[in-house]
Amino acid sequence: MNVLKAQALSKIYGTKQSNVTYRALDHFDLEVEAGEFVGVMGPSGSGKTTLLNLLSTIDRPTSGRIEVNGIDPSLLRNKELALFRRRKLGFIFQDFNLLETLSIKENIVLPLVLDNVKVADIERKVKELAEVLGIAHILDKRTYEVSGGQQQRAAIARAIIHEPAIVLADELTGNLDSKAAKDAMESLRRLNEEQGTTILMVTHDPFAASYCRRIVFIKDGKLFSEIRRGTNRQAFFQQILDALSVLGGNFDDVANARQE
Ligand SMILES: Nc1ncnc2c1ncn2[C@@H]1O[C@H](COP(=O)(O)OP(=O)(O)OP(=O)(O)O)[C@@H](O)[C@H]1O
Repeated sequence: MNVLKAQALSKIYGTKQSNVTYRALDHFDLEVEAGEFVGVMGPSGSGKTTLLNLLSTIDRPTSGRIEVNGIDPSLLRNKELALFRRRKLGFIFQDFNLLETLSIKENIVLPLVLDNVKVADIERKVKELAEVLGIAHILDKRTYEVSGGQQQRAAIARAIIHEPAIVLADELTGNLDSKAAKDAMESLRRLNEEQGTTILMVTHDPFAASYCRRIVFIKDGKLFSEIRRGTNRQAFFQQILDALSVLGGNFDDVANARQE
């Protein structure tokens, strides 16, 4: 089953009046099946953030169509769109985006509280997820009392606690050291494999990308190539480095890639 379908997505920035326009996405197609873990990689300026902004309904395409679980968000009115975003999508950001005034637990349960879910159900879900993510012992702490890696795992819990159709992640390991990045990616792998969470992740980091099961490479706003992981993650890591060197562009991070 298709969870996400993007058809011929184009985004042109600028206005005709100003005569300066830039085609950041050019007839980009992408389909994500339920239970997939997909990475999006590409050189700086290739259109990754633009794609994520369109998929997350923060911005609208100039042309083309998006469907999430068969719903085209462009047809929704403001209030429906806000609900759609809250219920169908989960977000993980580079800088965690946790609320400092709340505890880790209060941050995680926010999507359920907003939806008036019963307290007993909230307690059960947060307990289950915190166990999987290894953050059960820090639930009552404030965000500034825990490490970046723990904050990011709390952010992962918040992104999936309401069981969205798809989780959209943007450079989620960008602010993490190697150990914390590994823990975060292992957590996502478990959630994907054991709970069937569907994930789409934009990343510059070949190590993080090696946890995905499929990677699409984007260049100049177009789909450039696609690779799928076999059984061996280490071999996939090497395949990713090779694909990035073919992709070219100013992908400086290949040389500095986190090592296996
Ligand atoms: N609001 C905007 N107005 C005009 N041009 C824009 C705007 N946002 C992005 N662009 C341009 O669109 C192109 C794609 O940008 P985008 O941010 O999607 O790339 P990216 O692949 O995410 O890059 P990076 O890896 O550096 O974050 C770039 O050339 C960028 O300069």
